[in-house]
Amino acid sequence: MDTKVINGNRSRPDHPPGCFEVVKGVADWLLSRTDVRPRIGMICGTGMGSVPGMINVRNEFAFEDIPHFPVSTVKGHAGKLILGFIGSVPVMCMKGRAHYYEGYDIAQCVLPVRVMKECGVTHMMISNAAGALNENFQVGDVMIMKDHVNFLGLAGVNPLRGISDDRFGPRFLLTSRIYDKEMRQMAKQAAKELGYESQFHEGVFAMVGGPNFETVAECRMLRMMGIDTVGMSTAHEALAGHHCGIKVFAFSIVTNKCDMEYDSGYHISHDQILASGFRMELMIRMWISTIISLLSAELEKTKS
Ligand SMILES: O=P(O)(O)O[C@H]1O[C@H](CO)[C@@H](O)[C@H]1O
Ligand code: HPA
Repeated sequence: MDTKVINGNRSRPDHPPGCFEVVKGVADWLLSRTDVRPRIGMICGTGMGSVPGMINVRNEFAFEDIPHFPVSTVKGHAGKLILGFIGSVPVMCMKGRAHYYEGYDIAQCVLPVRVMKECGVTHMMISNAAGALNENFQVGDVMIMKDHVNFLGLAGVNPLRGISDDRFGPRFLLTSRIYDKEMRQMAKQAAKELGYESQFHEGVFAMVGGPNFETVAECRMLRMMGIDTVGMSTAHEALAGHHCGIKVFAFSIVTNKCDMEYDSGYHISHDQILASGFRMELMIRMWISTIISLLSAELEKTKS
């Protein structure tokens, strides 16, 4: 059997989706088709479809045309990878994502993050649509993630599972500072400069597997645990990014409240979530471009 030795471990013969050779191959494929050398990676989740509109686009690829890329099957996720500039900052932006509940292996879900790293990305911004558990949050608010509870990861559905390859990062990863403090600070400053402060919070996100929305008992349990928002993405991407040394920033856009009461009659649907996200897009675009202009000074300092 044709096996390959990586760091003393024997890899599976078929090159699994998380393996370095596959990731490097995809990065080389992209870099040979663009002049953009991205520094910021962006993942735009549900309801953030028009946010990439602020990018001065140089190249655009459908996910299905990129080798090994997981293709999104969810409404509102266009499945496009954009390379271009916001101001003078080179960016690589995913318009949509593939989720674990769509049937992918968790390592396949984070392949784009590792590809970003191999393409030169040093800072990442991740968005998700999420339900609010915190009773003080309103639909239309934004929560900057200072931490997460990754229910999938805790149960072993973890992109770091499997053969450990030092070219990505260490076997045992410290995650107590997974969300970059400076980027969170810039995000809060940007919200303040724009006069959005009252709609912005900082808090703890929980990633669940989905695709069902949570039961009342589940919502109550999550809230008792101190969790502020819940969604079906992001934590595994943040983990993969942090693991390979990217500075990670993530936020939830509050698209709905979670149903905490039996027989409340409260209804949550993906279409409502898309509509709530759509209403927030202008605000998010202004906020992100302000964060990026604050970040650009730091990027200049570390230009290669
Ligand atoms: O996390 P994003 O991709 O923003 O999407 C969120 O919105 C969808 C539910 O409407 C789920 O996929 C949930 O994870
Ligand atoms: N639960 C889980 N995922 C979500 C929600 C929610 O209430 N809203 C948007 N994505």
